Amino acid sequence: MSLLELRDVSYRYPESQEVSIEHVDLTVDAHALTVIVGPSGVGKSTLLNLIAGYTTPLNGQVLMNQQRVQGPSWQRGIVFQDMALYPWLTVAQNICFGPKMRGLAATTYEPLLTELLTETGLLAFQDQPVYELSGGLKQRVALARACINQPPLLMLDESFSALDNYTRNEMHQLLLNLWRRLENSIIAITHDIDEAIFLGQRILVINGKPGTVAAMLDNPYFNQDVTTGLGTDYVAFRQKLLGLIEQTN
Ligand SMILES: Nc1ncnc2c1ncn2[C@@H]1O[C@H](COP(=O)(O)OP(=O)(O)OP(=O)(O)O)[C@@H](O)[C@H]1O
Repeated sequence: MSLLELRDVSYRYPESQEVSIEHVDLTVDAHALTVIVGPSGVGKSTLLNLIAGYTTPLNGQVLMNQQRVQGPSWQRGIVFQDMALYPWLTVAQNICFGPKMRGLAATTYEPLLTELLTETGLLAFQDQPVYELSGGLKQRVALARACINQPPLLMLDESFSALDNYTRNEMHQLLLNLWRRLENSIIAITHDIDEAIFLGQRILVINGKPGTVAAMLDNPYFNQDVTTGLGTDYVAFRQKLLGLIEQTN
């Protein structure tokens, strides 16, 4: 059974004359990793906002577990590029903010907090205010903060794009570890084609004006180390993906 389903979804911003996305169909299974790619301005973030429930489709339906999405919920967490952390709060306070606001007893989330602090390498920083941390460590806090809610669907909007290559690779591994540990589904937007090929079991290409689904590719190179050289088939797959992103329609 699918976790998330978008049926013929269109959206236009209230203050805009133009439709931003139209006729978008998408199905996401439980424990699946989907990456969204596409040129700037085709509506990738708009799509995540619709799935998150921050906005409502102009036409079509967004369904989670067969229920229509009607507003934001902890079940659909988003990690943004700018992270939106609380700089003066400590690492642990930032991570626990969501469950605390939901009125959950500390005993229900503290075991996971310890696990997440360990998994993300943040244990030694847990009492430090977030403003003192590097960009890479802040991104770890943002990821742990989203994961402590154990959302069945976790979304990342260009979350790693500001990081250097080394830190980004570390975040890829961390994300995959958390995905396996929490057994949730992830949808990640990226502009980086190599990140898309490493992280996406399936890669959704959005293109056009208004943006719509140009392709959904099964990715045979998911979670594979490309530095070992994956041969001509890999190069052809990468070229095909680049072509789909660059095409204008
Ligand atoms: N608040 C808004 N009001 C009006 N139009 C908007 C608003 N936000 C986005 N848009 C428009 O909707 C379209 C899709 O924007 P969106 O940010 O979803 O694209 P994107 O693919 O995520 O772009 P990028 O890769 O640059 O982040 C664009 O044409 C954009 O100008």
